[in-house]
Order: sequence, then structure tokens, then C-alpha cells
Amino acid sequence: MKPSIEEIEFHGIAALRLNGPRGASAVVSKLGGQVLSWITPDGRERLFLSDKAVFDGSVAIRGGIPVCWPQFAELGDLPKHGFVRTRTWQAGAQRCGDDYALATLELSDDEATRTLWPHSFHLELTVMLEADRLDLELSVTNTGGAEFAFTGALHTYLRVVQVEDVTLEGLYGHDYRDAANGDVVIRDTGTHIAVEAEMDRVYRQVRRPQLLQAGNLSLATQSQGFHDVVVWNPWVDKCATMADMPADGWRHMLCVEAVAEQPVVVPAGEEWYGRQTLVAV
Ligand SMILES: O=P(O)(O)OC[C@H]1O[C@@H](O)[C@H](O)[C@@H](O)[C@@H]1O
Repeated sequence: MKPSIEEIEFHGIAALRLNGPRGASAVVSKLGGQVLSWITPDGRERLFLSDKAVFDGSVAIRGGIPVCWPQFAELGDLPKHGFVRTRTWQAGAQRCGDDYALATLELSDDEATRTLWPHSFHLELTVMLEADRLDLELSVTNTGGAEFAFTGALHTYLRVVQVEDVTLEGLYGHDYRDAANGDVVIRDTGTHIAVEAEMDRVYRQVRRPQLLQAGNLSLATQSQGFHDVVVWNPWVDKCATMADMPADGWRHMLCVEAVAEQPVVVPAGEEWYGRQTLVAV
């Protein structure tokens, strides 16, 4: 079947389904401009979506690939992770070829966003699905008359069978801020990371791709424009405090996020791009 794109309802909300080559598919919700599902040709769902996720826009949808913007985490006075996760984006350009399907979602400032953050902007999230690969690009255009600065992330929730059994390679030799342990900055000296407790690490200036290995399944991630990588798992206790996570949710996810932790300055009229690529290998 040739790649195609259709408008669907997913958990009761408007979304686009990208049907890619060899049976690959992805679902992108208009709420949040958020990828919620990515299935590779082997039939496996690669993204975690919480069974208790809320789809009414009152809180961000827990799982998939939320867009955090114009603030990452609590690095400022805005709501945590900014405000675009709970806004409705508009469908933009769509294109399909023999080996890809591509869709763009767009969001601009309005009165409500300007009340929170007094700047004019236009965001485009472009999702390109190929057989074993998913590319996300966030473009930020400053449509106002003065420069602004933002932090942000593509907050990717990877689905894993059992997080205790996975390793993540590619972060050797990088400094990280350990947000789960008093924000101390540590240099990673291990060849890989294993998750054995709550983990909330901001790896800085990451230059290499990361490789998530889980038994005979591997997934590579790489980012451009976003210079930092966050590795996050809430583990048992924090997960238990999260209303939109099942008790065992922590076990089935690992966030490997493409992050801009240092403020990115966009002059008036200019554009910035950041990307994250996920490849099933
Ligand atoms: O619950 P939220 O707002 O989606 O945030 C989830 C997590 O997102 C991660 O990016 C942060 O590093 C964590 O500190 C945070 O807890």
C-alpha cells in the first residue's frame, strides 16, 4: 500500500494517522502537536502512552512525544514544560512519497499565550515517517518585533518491556546535571546507563547518537539543534504520585529527550530548527 495520511479520532481527540511504507504507522494528535503512537513494520509500538493518560486538554497527555515549549521543566516562571502541550495545533502541509509520509502541525501565539508569555511566534512540528525511522523537526519563528529566548524539548517516551533490562549507550564522557539528586553535576564515566532507581539527568552538549538496547531490540536516537539529552524515569515512588500513570507505568517507559536547556535566542523575524530522529535498528 502506498503511504497515506488520514484524519482520525484517537482516544476521542482529533489526530492524523500517517500510514508509512511496509505497514509502519504513526499517530499525531492535534492536541499538543504530539506524536502518540509509532509502530514499526515488525508490528511493535515504540512509544509509551500511559493507560491513564488524560485526553481532555486539562493536563498534558502522558506519553508519546510531547513538545515542551517555550520553557523546559521548571527553568522559569511559566507552567512546567511551557504551555503548548495543552493547546490545539492546526494541520499544515502533508506529503507522501513511495517511502515516506510527512505531516506538519502548526501553532501561533494568541491572546491566551500572550497573557502567559508576551511574544509572537509560529511553531511548526514536522513529522516524517519512513519504514524504520521517525523524524521530528520543531521550527520556531519569531513573528514579533523584538528578540525572545526559549528553552524546550521533544520529550520522547520510549516504550520498553522492562526498564530494568535496558541499557542506553552514547552518553559516555558527558557531564550531566542530576536533577533527581540535588542538581549536582557529574561526568558520566560508564559505557552505558542502566536504570535502577529514579533517574532525571540532563546530559549537556551531547555529540553522539544514543542507542537503547533491550534484548534483541535496539533503537537509536539522535538530535540536532537541541544540544542536551534528558534521560528520565520516575521509578516506583514518584510514579505512584502521578495521577495519570498506572502503578507499573515506570517499568514500561524510558524518556530520552532532545532538550535545549540553555536559552535559545531568536531575533525578530528569524527562525530556529531542532530535530530528533528515532531509528529502529
Ligand atoms: O510531569 P511532567 O510535567 O510531564 O514532567 C515529567 C518529567 O519531565 C522530564 O523532562 C523532567 O526532567 C522531569 O523532572 C519531569 O518530572
